[in-house]
Amino acid sequence: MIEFERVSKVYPGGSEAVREFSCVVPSHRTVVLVGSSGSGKTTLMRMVNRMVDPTEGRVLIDGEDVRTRDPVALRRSIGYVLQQGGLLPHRTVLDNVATVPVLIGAPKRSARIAAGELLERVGLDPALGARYPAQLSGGQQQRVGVARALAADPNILLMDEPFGAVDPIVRRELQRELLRLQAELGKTILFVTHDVDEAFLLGDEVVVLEAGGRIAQRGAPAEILGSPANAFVREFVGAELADRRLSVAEVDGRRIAVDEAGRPVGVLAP
Ligand SMILES: Nc1ncnc2c1ncn2[C@@H]1O[C@H](COP(=O)(O)OP(=O)(O)OP(=O)(O)O)[C@@H](O)[C@H]1O
Repeated sequence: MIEFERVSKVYPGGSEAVREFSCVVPSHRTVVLVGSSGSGKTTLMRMVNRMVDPTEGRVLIDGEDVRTRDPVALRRSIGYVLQQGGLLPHRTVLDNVATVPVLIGAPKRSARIAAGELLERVGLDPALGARYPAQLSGGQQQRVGVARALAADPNILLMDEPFGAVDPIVRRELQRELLRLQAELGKTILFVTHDVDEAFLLGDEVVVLEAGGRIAQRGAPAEILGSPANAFVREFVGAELADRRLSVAEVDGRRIAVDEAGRPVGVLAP
C-alpha cells in the first residue's frame, strides 16, 4: 500500500507543483493519476521512489515513511516504467531486463534465464533478447520496459505515461496486455497519464488532478463519468459527450448513431 499524507512540493525557484495531496493506493490495485500537463502527476509519482522528496507531508509504503529508506535500495525495490522506455542503449534487451536482479545479487546466468521468461510474459519473442533497444519498435521497447520493471518482482509498479509515445493501435494492445498481466500478478500500480480513456480502462480508482496537484475528483471510473464533481471534471472526462442527444441514421444498410449536427459517432450493433 502507498499512502500520500498531505504532501506538497515547491521546487527551488518557487514553482508549486503539488499542494496538500492525500491519497491511498491500496495493495494489488491500480490507481491512475490523470490530469493535464503540469498538474503535478510526475512529481507525485517520483515522491514514491524518492526521486523527489516532498517539501511537506509524507509518503508511506506499507506504513513506513520512504524517507527512512535508502533511495537507491528503495528504487531497486520498485518497478518504474517511463514513456521512453529508459532502456540502456549499449546493453542487449536481455541484459537490460536482468540489470536490477544482478545488481541486487542474482547470479548472471539465472537472471538472464528469468529475463527471457519475462520477455515471453510481456508478449515478446525471447529471441529479441539478443538485440539492442534501438533494434526494436517503440511498442516492443515499451514491453521491454515493463519486463525490466517486473524483473526484481517488486510489489509496486510506477508507470509514468508508459504508452504515451506509441501509436493508438499499439497503445491499445499494450493496455490490454497490462490488464492481463495485472490480473495474473496483482501488483500495486500507480499509473500516470493525461489520457482519460486510458485512465478509465486501467484504473480501479482514478484521481483527476487540477493544476497544483489538487484533486478535482477521485473514484471508480463509472462514478466519475456518472457524476462528475464539477465543471472541470465534466469537461476533462468529456462527460458532455455522454449527454449529447443521438439519433439513428441508416447508411448502406448499417445503422449509424449521429449527433444533433448529423455527425457520425458510432455504429449500432446489429
Ligand atoms: N525540477 C523541477 N524544477 C522546477 N519546477 C519543476 C520541476 N519539475 C516540475 N516542475 C514544475 O512543477 C509542475 C508540475 O510538474 P509535473 O512534471 O509534476 O507535472 P505533470 O502533471 O507530470 O506534467 P506532464 O504531464 O507535462 O509531464 C510544473 O509546473 C513544472 O513546471
